[in-house]
Amino acid sequence: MFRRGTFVREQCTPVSDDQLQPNGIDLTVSDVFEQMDAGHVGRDGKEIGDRRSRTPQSLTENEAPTYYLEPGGYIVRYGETVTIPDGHVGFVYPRSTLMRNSCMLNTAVWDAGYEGKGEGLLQVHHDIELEQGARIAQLVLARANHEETYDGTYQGENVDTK
Ligand SMILES: O=c1ccn([C@H]2C[C@H](O)[C@@H](COP(=O)(O)OP(=O)(O)OP(=O)(O)O)O2)c(=O)[nH]1
Repeated sequence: MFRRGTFVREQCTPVSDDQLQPNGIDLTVSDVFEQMDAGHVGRDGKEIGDRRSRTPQSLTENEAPTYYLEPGGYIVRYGETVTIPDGHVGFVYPRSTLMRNSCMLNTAVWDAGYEGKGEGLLQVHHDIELEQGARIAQLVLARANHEETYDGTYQGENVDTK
């Protein structure tokens, strides 16, 4: 069973009232990266290929820093530190407005015990403008049985940033 938004809120920081949804919490875009080099997924090890940070732009004096993205695949980093509590599993879905604008977020499983500012794959099928800090995704939590908790290489990632 999926938990209510107010429960999910307790597992995320920082969050404001406008991020609270009935069934989850909206996550914001903090950083956008373009992958430059090949990564490696081996039978034992793994490696993330080199990336280049996209710089948000303000085209007018009053405009908030905005990512102007052309079609392609991007890695986005969310602005909230998320903790997946024991007895739960997390899933992230795109905000529907993103999808209705021909963009999609692909995400993997968020394990019990994970803590960090996670990342997702943003597919851009038509030019889009994303303000840095805008809500682009929604985290939901479901109750789940598990033996152990997450203790992998991404544990604690990006928690000291911003
Ligand atoms: O879309 C996602 C899905 C998961 N995570 C976080 C939470 C999850 O607990 C962690 C590790 O995910 P996973 O176990 O799938 O990664 P892995 O490639 O198997 O790494 P490891 O070997 O550390 O388990 O990354 C994200 O940031 N984005």
